[in-house]
Amino acid sequence: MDDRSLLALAEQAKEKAYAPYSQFRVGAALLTEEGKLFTGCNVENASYSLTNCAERTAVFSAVAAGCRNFSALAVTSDAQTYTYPCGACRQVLIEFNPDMKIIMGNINGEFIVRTAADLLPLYFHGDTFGKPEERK
Ligand SMILES: O=c1ccn([C@H]2C[C@H](O)[C@@H](CO)O2)c(=O)[nH]1
Ligand SMILES: [Zn+2]
Repeated sequence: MDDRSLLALAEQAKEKAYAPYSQFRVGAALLTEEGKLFTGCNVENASYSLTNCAERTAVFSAVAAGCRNFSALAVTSDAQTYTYPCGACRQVLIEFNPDMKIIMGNINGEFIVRTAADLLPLYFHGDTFGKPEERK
């Protein structure tokens, strides 16, 4: 699947956004190495901090379906500028594949592409703390 097609799925997913507080809709589409597709939208809450971003909605949906090998994620929003994943989403994405492509679109359908590692250098990962029994 090419970048433009994945971004089109993210644009469709954006239509499902539940964003009554910010009125800022975000959509994401995630492609796995096996060719499976998962989408997500932002889901806000009256208790604002409980909001889940579109990117994490897509990732959690994939993981819940048993898929963890991600090759690309497209994200777009109502913004004129490119939609850059927040820090929390970058951390969640990089856990699964630092080399995955992140396609970031704007409301005009333009986009730029980077890797997860480009977006989050020097990231925290499991090897940093290792196994509890080896830490004594
Ligand atoms: O990468 C991002 C950044 C923000 N949001 C959502 C969270 C909130 O609902 C709204 C405004 O921050 O946008 C996302 O879904 N993804
Ligand atoms: Zn986020």
